[in-house]
Amino acid sequence: TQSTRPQRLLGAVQQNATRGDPRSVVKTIDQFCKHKEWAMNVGDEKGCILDSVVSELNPATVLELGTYCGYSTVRIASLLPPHARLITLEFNPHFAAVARQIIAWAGLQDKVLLVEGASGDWIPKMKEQFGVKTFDLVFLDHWKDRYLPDTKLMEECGLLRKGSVLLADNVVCPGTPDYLQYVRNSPRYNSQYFRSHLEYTKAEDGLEKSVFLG
Ligand SMILES: O=C(NCCCCc1cc2cnccc2s1)c1cc(-c2ccc(F)cc2)cc(O)c1O
Ligand SMILES: [Mg+2]
Repeated sequence: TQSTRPQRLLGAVQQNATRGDPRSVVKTIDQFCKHKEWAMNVGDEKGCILDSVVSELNPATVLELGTYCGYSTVRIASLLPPHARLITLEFNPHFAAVARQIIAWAGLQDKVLLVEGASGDWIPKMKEQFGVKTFDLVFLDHWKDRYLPDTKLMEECGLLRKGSVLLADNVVCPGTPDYLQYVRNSPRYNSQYFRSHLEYTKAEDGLEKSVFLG
């Protein structure tokens, strides 16, 4: 059977990246996507902004919505302190299977819990299923029309505390207009736009960092 793009990306990692070395996994994926096939990883330019937000925050509990092949999962998890945990949700079982192998190749499987399913189903179950109190950081990178409803759902489920940070990918391309309008106009958030480019292209895109004020 024909291989899929995620499978070809996994093959590149297994052939070129060093086991247990997250930086080499990240570099291999970026090389693959620049020179072989585009893929919807956050990429290196926005990835550096992601890295700086994670490093500054030093979060203990992180939620990622949208794993895909695990590129941003590896970037985030490689920066977490020893006992910190990252829960990442992926809807597509095939993407999840590839991501598990890429996260394991990077040696980060002990810091990462990959959960398969839809955000709207799992967010209300986070506390009871995984013993989560609140998230210090949420990276939104899933269906663009789910950023706003899922943010409201996290508020309602008491998963955000004063100082929790939401970092949203693709707020320009493909775009999340209703989410942007909400976080930029709500008195409950301090929001900041980090201008960048769509991964591996010259098109404009950016990350929106929004601090929940409680
Ligand atoms: O769709 C994108 N990402 C979402 C995949 C959604 C799957 C999931 C839904 C879901 C629901 N619940 C839990 C987990 C999950 S995972 C995406 C698309 C582009 C793009 C594509 C074409 C283009 F021309 C220009 C940009 C760039 C990006 O950086 C992206 O992130
Ligand atoms: Mg994205």
